[in-house]
Amino acid sequence: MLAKTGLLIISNPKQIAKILSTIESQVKNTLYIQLLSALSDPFGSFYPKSFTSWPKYSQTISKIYSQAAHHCNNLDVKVLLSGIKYNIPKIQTQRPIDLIIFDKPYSSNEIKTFIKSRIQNITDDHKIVTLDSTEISTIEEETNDHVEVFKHTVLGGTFDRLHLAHKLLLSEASLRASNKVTIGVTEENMLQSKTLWELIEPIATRLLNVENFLKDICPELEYNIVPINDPFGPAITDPSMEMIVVSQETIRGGEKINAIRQENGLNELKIVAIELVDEPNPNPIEEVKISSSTARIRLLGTLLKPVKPNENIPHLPYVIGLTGGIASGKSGVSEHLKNLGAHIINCDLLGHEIYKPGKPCHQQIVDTFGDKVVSNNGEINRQALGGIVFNNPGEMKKLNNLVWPAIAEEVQKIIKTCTKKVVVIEAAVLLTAGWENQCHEIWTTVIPRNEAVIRLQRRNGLTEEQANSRIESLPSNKFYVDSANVVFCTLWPVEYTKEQVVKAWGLLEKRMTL
Ligand SMILES: CC(=O)SCCNC(=O)CCNC(=O)[C@H](O)C(C)(C)COP(=O)(O)OP(=O)(O)OC[C@H]1O[C@@H](n2cnc3c(N)ncnc32)[C@H](O)[C@@H]1OP(=O)(O)O
Repeated sequence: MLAKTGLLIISNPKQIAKILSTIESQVKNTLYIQLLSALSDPFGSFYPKSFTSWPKYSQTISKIYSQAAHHCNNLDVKVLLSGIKYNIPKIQTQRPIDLIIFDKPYSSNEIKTFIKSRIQNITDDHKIVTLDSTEISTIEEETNDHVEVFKHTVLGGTFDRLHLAHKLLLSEASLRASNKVTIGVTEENMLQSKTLWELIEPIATRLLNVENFLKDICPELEYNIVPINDPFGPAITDPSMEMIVVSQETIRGGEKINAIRQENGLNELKIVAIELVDEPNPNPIEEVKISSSTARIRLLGTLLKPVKPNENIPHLPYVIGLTGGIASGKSGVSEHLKNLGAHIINCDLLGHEIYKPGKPCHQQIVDTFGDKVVSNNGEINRQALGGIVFNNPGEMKKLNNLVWPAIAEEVQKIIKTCTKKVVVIEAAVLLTAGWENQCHEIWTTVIPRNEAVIRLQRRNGLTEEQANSRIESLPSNKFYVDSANVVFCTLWPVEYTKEQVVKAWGLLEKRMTL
């Protein structure tokens, strides 16, 4: 059985790639890594502890995290810093260790003594693995540039779905700080230009994840973790700060902070730039560096919110409510779902059907909106009706009150006679109509607003202004995402939409057989 939490005691960081490549077959959730000197008495003490030598671990830690990116995709990897920086009696971890992995063989006596005297939080039934690493090496020395330590370091970011590159930045700030680290975490107002920003974790979660990580790797430092609503936060006002950690891409942000500090009569911060960590297998729509955007793209099609059983409707057919903003690509997603075996109910088309001449809604619409919405052939002129109702919430409400009950009735008739296992109700305003109580799950499509405007101009012949005001009259992407179990984004070439749908369908089939 896989261990939940492993602790890798590593004396030879040069072997890290080889070691990490085997770890996922042994550990399921969290892997702590404790660097140990490969000196003759490895268990005597952690090495080294003198003040100025901590930073020399910087490159080693960077290498470990970039190897973890290649080999430990599903593990929460944390390189512990306390044992590097301080003369701590025991290795402390927030999670109890149930597997200890040594990268070379030791006698059973040595191991017993080490575990008893050096590991604080360990399960009673922990297991031990020793690897046979033949090469012995010491920690690589850093250039002089990297050996300075500072009383107070600072960094900022969104820290969505804390990944290895975030961990590297946070580790550098902690490794180089002797007293305090300040971390600015962006608030929602700073997120909206980011890819799939609607999927970014709430700020409370991001703050907590940063805090938990830091308290796990180095609880001895003081952390000041604060929300920021501009790119600078306290970095332009706090005189005690001495160094800022940035990524290669955000060096200019660091320089801007220094320019403002200078204007404010404050000391310049030393700017330490961390190399970007490569994404091991990016596809063409993903970034080549490890990034939260890629993490969010990879969430598309997965179950983002647990499914609550719906006791109001029969278990089968399983009903998916597919909804989403205007021009967000619902019909394309429906088409893929149809090819995978779902029965699709397109409520726009049902809506058009129920006010055909002779149907009850036809007369009601004429009575409500007048002859101006009737074409010469007696059909309802949807363009004319749309012109009245879109942008006029009161008129839209009147139309909805007329047609929604009739559409809902048709939907129920179709579901009752459907022989397929999965039915998809495709409806733009499914949630506003309250039809989620007729569904087992809600799936949604999103598209960035500027793309929706382009689509509406191209497809519906609207002006930019008309497109914008149509979008504004409808719920936001965030509203749909917050209500959905599964999210798709149709921004990229169709094969990527299909990929998301195939993923969602595969996971749905698994859920349905549980
Ligand atoms: C609960 C539901 O979601 S049922 C499905 C939505 N239909 C309705 O609510 C019925 C009322 N709507 C209508 O009768 C027609 O849409 C009209 C007359 C307003 C406009 O007709 P048309 O010009 O032919 O446009 P069409 O029906 O294709 O709708 C245009 C877009 O507006 C959306 N839409 C339709 N009705 C509504 C509505 N009540 N509120 C918000 N959006 C709507 C459509 O889903 C479609 O979105 P898409 O571009 O992403 O595919």
